[in-house]
Amino acid sequence: MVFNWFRRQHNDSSNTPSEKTQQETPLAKEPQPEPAETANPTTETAQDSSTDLLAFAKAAYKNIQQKQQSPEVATPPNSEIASSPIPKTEAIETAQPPEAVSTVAEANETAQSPEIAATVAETTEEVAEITEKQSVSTAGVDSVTEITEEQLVSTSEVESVAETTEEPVTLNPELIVEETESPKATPVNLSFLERAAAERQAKQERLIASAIEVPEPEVLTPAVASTTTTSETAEVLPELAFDEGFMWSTEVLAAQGRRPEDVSIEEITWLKKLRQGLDKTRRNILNQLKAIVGQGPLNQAAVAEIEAALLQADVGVEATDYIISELQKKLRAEVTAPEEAIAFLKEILRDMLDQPLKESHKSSFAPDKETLNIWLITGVNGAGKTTTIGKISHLAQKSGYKCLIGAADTFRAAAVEQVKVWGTRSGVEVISNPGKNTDPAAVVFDAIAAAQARETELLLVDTAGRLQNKKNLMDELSKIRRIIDKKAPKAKIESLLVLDATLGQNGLRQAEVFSQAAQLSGVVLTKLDGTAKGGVALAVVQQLGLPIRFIGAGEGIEDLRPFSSYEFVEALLSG
Ligand SMILES: Nc1nc2c(ncn2[C@@H]2O[C@H](COP(=O)(O)OP(=O)(O)OP(=O)(O)O)[C@@H](O)[C@H]2O)c(=O)[nH]1
Repeated sequence: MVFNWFRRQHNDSSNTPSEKTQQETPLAKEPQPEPAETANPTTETAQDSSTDLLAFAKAAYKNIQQKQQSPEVATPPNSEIASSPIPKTEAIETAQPPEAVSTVAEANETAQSPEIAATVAETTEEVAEITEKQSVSTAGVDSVTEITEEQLVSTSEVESVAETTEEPVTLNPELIVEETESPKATPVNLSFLERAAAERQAKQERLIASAIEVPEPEVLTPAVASTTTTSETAEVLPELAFDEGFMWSTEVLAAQGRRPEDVSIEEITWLKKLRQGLDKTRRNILNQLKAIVGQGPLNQAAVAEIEAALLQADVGVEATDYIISELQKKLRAEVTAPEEAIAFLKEILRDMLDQPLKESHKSSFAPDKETLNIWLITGVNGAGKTTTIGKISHLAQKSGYKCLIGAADTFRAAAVEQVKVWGTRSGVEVISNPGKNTDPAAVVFDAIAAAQARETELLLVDTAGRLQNKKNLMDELSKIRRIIDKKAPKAKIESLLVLDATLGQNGLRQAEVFSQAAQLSGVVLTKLDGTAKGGVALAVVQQLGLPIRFIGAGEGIEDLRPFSSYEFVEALLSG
């Protein structure tokens, strides 16, 4: 069964560990004893809990070890395969697997069909404009990309095309599809290295047998492809170590009701990275908080110190005021042990982070299966949009969703190339337009047509972060949004704003502008690794009223996960 990475923390319908989930697990107690603090437990309960935790961690560790040693998931002992460039011949073949050939044709039909174009054109001026542009561009002989039958090797579809025509197969130049290698069946009794070598050999033989010398179609072999590894070869298993970070990560997973056998190395690695990323923020807040809370009822001086700590972590004024007032309700009257006070603070923060979800009555952010989900990814230049798209497409691919990327950041030529690299890495097709100064709405139109033709479940749309001026940018986003609404009225649409956490409060101002143009439904917070402004997550939720959907804590393909308030708060406040 495929592991759904979008729901990885949801053993029930809640976004955070529900009481029910917590009751189901013997380790699910809040507050969880901190690993460091349980080293010398003084009570029986603490001892039991610590023993349980150790047993859980050991079982999880053993399980991961076994998985890593099994031949199916064994990785190459050296990086030869991972770092070897994809031969160009391979890139041609992988760009046109049998399915892609037929679906491209279908998509072209859909995009070019006069009937459909006419029907859609009636609905909106923009659509009419796009359809017109498509036909003008199609007439442009220079831009027509030809793919001869010889290049479409080893596909039954191609053989049937060859039977019916001697003419080259012509693709719609407006609709360019990048497809990466899909896994092929190989003998199971071979090692990973042997299988990879055998696959390469077989491909080369097929190519040699059927190839004649033809100019390489530019569209199918982006320059980057030759230096990019495939998702199959690039995946190197992270190192497994039974260290303090492992213990902490398994504790967090156990508290969410996970079983040892469900714990994967990717999750452990992610949690360790998240905690490490929030190190600076945590040190700032936690040390001060621990020194203050638990000393007795909060007095004026203590309140001021907590406020200062939260503001320095970029929690923002509004969110800080709220946290202080909630803390005071409990701590004003009582003398509370530091652990209990921190546990109470964790609860306040979790509630704040989950508030937008409660209001929207949405319990999960996973894309629906067998439905077209369109996620519009917006944000200013350099916030991490393209990287986020690459990472989400990787998650989607791993979780068994049919995914597609629309490269609608046509303002910056390099952006299209960049998104293609990510498409190659994650094994997801990219719909782009090779022309200069092309209309991004036209790319979105084509991408939706392609998605509908091939029953895509998740279409990720990259957008420009900068135009000549703010008004142009917002007009463009509004237009894209209108096209999506009209061309895919039944699709489940999410509009996500990518925010760079290192900008802290400054990033929030951008959000208001984007919110009007793109009807934002959530935020992706990137670059949480290494910033002391991790508290901005609370400001995002409090000030914008938007839920955080994903968080990024690194530049790698695995360094983004659906947001979990529980994990975030644990990483923020566990010392
Ligand atoms: N450290 C770190 N770097 C990140 C993260 N996400 C993205 N980046 C880096 O931020 C830089 C900008 O990312 P892009 O994805 O190109 O940003 P963009 O918003 O698409 O930018 P434009 O295409 O110029 O609009 C790149 O160097 C990324 O590697 C993250 O979570 N952590």
